[in-house]
Amino acid sequence: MQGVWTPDQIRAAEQRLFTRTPEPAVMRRAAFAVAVQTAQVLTEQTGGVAGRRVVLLVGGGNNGGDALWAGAFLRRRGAAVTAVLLSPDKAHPAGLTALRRARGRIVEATGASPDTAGIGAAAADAVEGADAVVDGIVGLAARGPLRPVAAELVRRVTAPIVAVDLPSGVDPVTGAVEGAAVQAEVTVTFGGRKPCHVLGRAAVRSGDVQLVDIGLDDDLGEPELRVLEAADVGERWPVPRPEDDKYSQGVIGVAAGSATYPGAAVLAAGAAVRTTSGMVRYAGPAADVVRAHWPEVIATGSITDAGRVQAWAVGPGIGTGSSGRDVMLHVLRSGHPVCADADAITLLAKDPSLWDAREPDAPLVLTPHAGEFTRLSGDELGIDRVGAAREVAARYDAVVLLKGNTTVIAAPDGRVLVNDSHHAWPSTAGSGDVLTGMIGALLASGVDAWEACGYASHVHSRAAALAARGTGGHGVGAPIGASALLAGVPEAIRTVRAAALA
Ligand SMILES: NC(=O)C1=CN([C@@H]2O[C@H](COP(=O)(O)OP(=O)(O)OC[C@H]3O[C@@H](n4cnc5c(N)ncnc54)[C@H](O)[C@@H]3O)[C@@H](O)[C@H]2O)[C@@H](O)CC1
Ligand SMILES: Nc1ncnc2c1ncn2[C@@H]1O[C@H](COP(=O)(O)OP(=O)(O)O)[C@@H](O)[C@H]1O
Ligand SMILES: [K+]
Repeated sequence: MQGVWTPDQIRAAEQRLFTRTPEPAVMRRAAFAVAVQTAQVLTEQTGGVAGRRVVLLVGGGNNGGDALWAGAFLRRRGAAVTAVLLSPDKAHPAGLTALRRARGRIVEATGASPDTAGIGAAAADAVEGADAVVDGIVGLAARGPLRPVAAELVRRVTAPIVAVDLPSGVDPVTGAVEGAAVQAEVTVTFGGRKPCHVLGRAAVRSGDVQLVDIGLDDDLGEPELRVLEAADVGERWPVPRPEDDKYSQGVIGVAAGSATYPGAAVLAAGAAVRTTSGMVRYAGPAADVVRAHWPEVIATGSITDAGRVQAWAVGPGIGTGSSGRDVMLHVLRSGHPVCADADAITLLAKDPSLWDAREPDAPLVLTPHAGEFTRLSGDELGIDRVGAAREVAARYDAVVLLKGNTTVIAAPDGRVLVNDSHHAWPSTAGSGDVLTGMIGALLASGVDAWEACGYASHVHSRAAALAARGTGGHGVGAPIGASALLAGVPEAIRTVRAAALA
């Protein structure tokens, strides 16, 4: 599991670190890592470091200081280094001295012979001719998009960019990208990942995130967000043990679909079949269709005949009328863990009396997309998706899984898991029905509700990527439907289990 800390948490931890290790030493350690990473990018791109042209984009804070020190290290390896100063009066003095001593070149962004965009001739030539660029424009103190001169310089870069701490122009806390921002090849960050490395469009702008240890670990405290790695998921994914039988692995009940929408039932029940080896029961008007697709599912027409289960997955395609309401009453009164999706969420939002049917100790998972989330919360979803999910989770005492390109999973006690899929292949009709069946099956097998959402979400996006990629190799993909995603689930589970065993 990876931790993610806010800039405030990182700064507080740094202050404690500086009582043991002087700040300049910490900065040099950070800058050395930036230099190593830049050298690697140069070698990959051009076959070497000596004689290659590196440009440092240097803002007025310590982020620029890191870039200047990194430039001094790169000079020692024979690179030709030019620092372009965006705020010459505020550029980090010790960093400037180090680069000057190393015989690096220093120019001002808006220096002599400016062009029509106000960029000095020397800065323009350097940026346009660079083999690699180090982005030290702004770091933890970033607010808002790149200012115009920085934006113009970044626009002219064609070389790969190594971002110091974070890609300049993104919001470090929310991950929002509201204007010009750097697109990094690699981001070298220090002490701990920040929210922008894992949230929304900023995660994409960060490129490959390399975390450098600067000795903060013991000072960081509880992370703001957590990200599951493949091995975390594989380690906990339920598989049958020698002593197991079909009941001991958990019986899941699926209440989904209708005569009009039988597909939701087929997808949710199928996802449950592919998630665990436990038993899957289905109850609802699509029983015949479900049976035809999944002979292993015990299907009945009515929820009152469903038989015993250990958890319910409810909602996709059940409708928001009285029969849907009856289904909700039944599952909420059962006292078993419930994963409520789609129409189940709409029903809960529009009929508060349904909450009274809930057994207080039974875990409840809500899996809204943005529209369903708005119905639940009563407010439009803004940029701060983490804060919003946390608030609704606490309000309803439920685990809230907020869907999207970055999935945010908030527990009622404030813990948050983030799953950034790094692609958008799951964005297809019916893929949410698959997720619901997966979460329900994990709940039935006894996995904690917050963790179940994290594991299911991770495997769900992995399954989509595997299905979309086909045999074409990494990055090549073709659009998929939810059935193909569902077919990718077993292979996705195999890959996370392999990571856990490695
Ligand atoms: N605290 C430390 O000593 C350490 C800090 N480190 C580096 O220091 C950075 C933080 O340094 P600072 O606190 O000096 O702040 P920054 O370097 O992040 O910000 C510098 C200045 O940029 C301005 N600014 C904010 N948004 C801007 C925008 N959109 N466009 C242009 N300018 C903008 C801010 O007003 C601020 O004064 C970290 O990101 C990291 O790179 C590392 O060297 C590790 C040790
Ligand atoms: N742009 C995207 N990138 C990655 N995943 C996405 C994207 N859009 C949606 N998803 C995921 O796809 C699923 C869609 O679920 P949902 O909106 O309920 O669709 P449906 O009701 O059609 O099944 C969710 O798991 C969601 O997180
Ligand atoms: K930066």
